[in-house]
Amino acid sequence: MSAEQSPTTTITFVTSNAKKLAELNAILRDLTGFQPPLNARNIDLPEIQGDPALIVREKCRYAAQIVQGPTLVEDTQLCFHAFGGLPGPYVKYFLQNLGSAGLEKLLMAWDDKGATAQCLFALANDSAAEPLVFCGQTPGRIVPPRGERNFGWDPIFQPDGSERTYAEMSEAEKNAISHRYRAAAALATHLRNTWTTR
Ligand SMILES: O=P(O)(O)OP(=O)(O)OP(=O)(O)OC[C@H]1O[C@@H](n2cnc3c(O)ncnc32)[C@H](O)[C@@H]1O
Ligand SMILES: [Mg+2]
Repeated sequence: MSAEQSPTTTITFVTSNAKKLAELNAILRDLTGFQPPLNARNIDLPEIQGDPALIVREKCRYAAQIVQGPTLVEDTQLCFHAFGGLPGPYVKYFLQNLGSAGLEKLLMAWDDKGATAQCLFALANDSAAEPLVFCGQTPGRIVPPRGERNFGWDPIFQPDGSERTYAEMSEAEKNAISHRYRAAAALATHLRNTWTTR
């Protein structure tokens, strides 16, 4: 890459989740062809209740006050169609208390096992700016746990069109179709002016 093409804007990605960071770095490397200039900060940010876009925007405003510069945050939801979208943004607390096997059992009495995996990034240049939101969704269904890869609810989420759960896929396979990939692709399109993309 020539000096002209080098990305200059460093963005601080604030997350308490090392697996999110690893996936985002890999996805952005694939999308842009270079090591993304992401500076990671491990902070567990407060999360308000409500609409996912509102949650991620408020997370971003809070993070930007700490970072005092270009700030990126992410919030992920797992939405059961039979439950009107719940647990949605609250999936972390369901997972902590029930595990992914217990989460799958919640749907036992329901015929509709459909679910949507959703990822929202929020980006702001500083704490005064209105955060921009980038969304990605992957439709699928909830199945009894299968697979070795150990990331959250990956063992119980089987994307539509696949015979395998996220946890049975290689990192590259998941990153080619995931909710996070789709949201990161929208983010990378926006960053094209500051980060040269292929
Ligand atoms: O600090 P932040 O970025 O908020 O990280 P977090 O782990 O608290 O993440 P969320 O608030 O977005 O909660 C989402 C929950 O879903 C899990 N999760 C996130 N992305 C996932 C993915 O791609 N596959 C499986 N589980 C995922 C994650 O471990 C959490 O339990
Ligand atoms: Mg969180």
